[in-house]
Amino acid sequence: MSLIVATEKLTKRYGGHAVVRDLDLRVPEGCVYGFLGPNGSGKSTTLKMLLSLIRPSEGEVRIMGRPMNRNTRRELLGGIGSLIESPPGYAHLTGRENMRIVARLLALDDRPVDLAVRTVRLHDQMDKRVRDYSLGMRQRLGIAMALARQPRLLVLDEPTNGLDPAGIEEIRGLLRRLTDGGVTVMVSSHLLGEIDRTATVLGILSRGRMIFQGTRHELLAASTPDVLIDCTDPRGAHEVLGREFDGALDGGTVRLPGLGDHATADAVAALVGQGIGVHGVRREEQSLEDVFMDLTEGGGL
Ligand SMILES: Nc1ncnc2c1ncn2[C@@H]1O[C@H](COP(=O)(O)OP(=O)(O)OP(=O)(O)O)[C@@H](O)[C@H]1O
Repeated sequence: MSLIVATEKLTKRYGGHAVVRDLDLRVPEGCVYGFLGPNGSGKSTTLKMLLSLIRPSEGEVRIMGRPMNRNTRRELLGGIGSLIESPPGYAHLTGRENMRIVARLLALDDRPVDLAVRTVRLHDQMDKRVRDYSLGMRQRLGIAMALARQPRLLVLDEPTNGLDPAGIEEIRGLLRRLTDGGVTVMVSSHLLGEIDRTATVLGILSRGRMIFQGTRHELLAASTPDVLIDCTDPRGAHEVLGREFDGALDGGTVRLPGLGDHATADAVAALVGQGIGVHGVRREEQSLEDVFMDLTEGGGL
């Protein structure tokens, strides 16, 4: 698997305080990489370091296997399109005029510019002034600007922020079309639900540290759902399991958090040993959202 972005111990400090710490990002080529974390967890700071907009305090960024440094920066950045702050573009100009400015700045032909506009499905809206665009259309124009140079990697910082459900769905579809066309997309969000179905790989940041990186399937597998025990005497069971297993009474069942298979068997044995009949032992169903909330201690939503 080739990595389009890899970082080694990437760190950024402001005034002695690390806002990004020892980050080892691994972004496989061809994926949609969902870069998730609560507000203030360090996503934008990381993306800015990848794009050389700010300098890392420590660590290294490698793009397409090559270290980013003074000698390689220009060439490597030529293969990356990005949308970092709020959507770019001159509001008093039309979409077409804005794209023409980008084409001139980058000395691009008409073809890639047309293709970029079609990819974001704005080709029917190009003669409108950007101030009359919806927020979603402005975001998409920003993405078209980033795509015009035909990048291998597209970096988008919170592209769904502030969009209505239709706008969010439009961006999701766009991300899928892009990866079908061979572009790797790295997209940040503080809301798992906005990108989880689109992202094939997830990186979750909390307080500047990567707390999970892998596929959605791996994320679900990494979590330990609560064990729920149904028994003949829930109160008695709570007394037996309360201290040692951190059990809590939840209606008529006893809930045991963070328990592995062996500990679960021990808990059941303890109940049976005390003469309490156990008639049901289940694991709670967990959604990706629950796992994300657990990992980020509820800070994500
Ligand atoms: N130039 C700066 N000087 C000092 N602190 C900064 C600077 N830029 C960012 N920070 C701090 O770094 C932390 C991470 O900010 P960052 O913008 O990277 O987070 P984020 O995950 O992108 O969140 P958000 O979605 O809110 O932008 C925050 O506490 C922020 O206040």
